[in-house]
Amino acid sequence: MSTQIIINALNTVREHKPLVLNITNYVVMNNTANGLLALGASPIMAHSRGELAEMMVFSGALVVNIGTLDSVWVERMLFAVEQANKQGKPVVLDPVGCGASQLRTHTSRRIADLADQLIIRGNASEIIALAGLENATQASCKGVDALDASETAVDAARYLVEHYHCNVVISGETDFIIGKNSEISLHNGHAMMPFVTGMGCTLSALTGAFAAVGETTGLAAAAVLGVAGEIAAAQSAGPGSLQLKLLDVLYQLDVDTLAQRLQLTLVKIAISNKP
Ligand SMILES: Nc1ncnc2c1ncn2[C@@H]1O[C@H](COP(=O)(O)OP(=O)(O)O)[C@@H](O)[C@H]1O
Ligand SMILES: Cc1ncsc1CCOP(=O)(O)O
Ligand SMILES: [Mg+2]
Repeated sequence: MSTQIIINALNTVREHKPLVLNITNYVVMNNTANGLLALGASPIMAHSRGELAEMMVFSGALVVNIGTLDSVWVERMLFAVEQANKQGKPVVLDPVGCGASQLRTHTSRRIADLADQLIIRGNASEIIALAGLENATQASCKGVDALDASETAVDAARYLVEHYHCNVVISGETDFIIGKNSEISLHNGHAMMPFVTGMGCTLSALTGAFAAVGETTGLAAAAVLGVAGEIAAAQSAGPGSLQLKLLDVLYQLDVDTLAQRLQLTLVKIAISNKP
């Protein structure tokens, strides 16, 4: 069932080429735009208050990535989320470095509070920090032993789902897709992927493409990036070639290969107690 949802979503993205509006960080603008194009979607990177309302009318989703935020950008991000709400469009929040500074943690919570239709995609330590769990002392920048998705991270994600009425993707060695009605784990990907900056940001951007065509759990993007990442890593001598090879694999990925390689576990499904 989940595999078919993923395949249908990928076919829909490639057919409809949704426009994804990204307010994102300077480090990853290029790789995330190229990741969206390789997937079959259409990126626009914009952050001027003077055009965000117009852009949101014809964009299918908004991706807000706080990687290189400042006070001016924060206000534009909040304005953009208001426009997405007005247009009934989904918002993907990538809380880069949440927990590493008060500014990032506070801004992530402001955005999460404001968005009507929200998917949060972060690594384990970002998700733990966003939820405010007391042991979230771990800075979530790369190279500071970012936590693997632990039970703590899954507990934090469950809190966020309840608190912000959203879906949450915890990325890492295992990806967890946590929603109100189901919890899924994905075991694809490759250990080389964290050595490419922007891999998580690319996942958030792809999540926006799938959300734009109605797949708003975050599952399809994590599945596609995980499978594409492991295929690309197998053909790469190191992170330099992986960053480029990933684009080729995203572009060429066929649904049969995706279905064959997918390592997905349905951890929990809430049986609705409504008659
Ligand atoms: N240790 C790992 N083993 C396998 N795949 C990984 C590993 N770490 C990350 N990935 C892959 O990279 C993707 C990006 O995740 P991550 O590195 O957690 O994002 P971020 O860059 O925001 O910290 C994951 O969804 C997964 O596919
Ligand atoms: C290194 C860095 N610094 C600010 S944003 C950024 C990129 C982070 O990208 P990702 O979280 O996908 O690794
Ligand atoms: Mg990240």
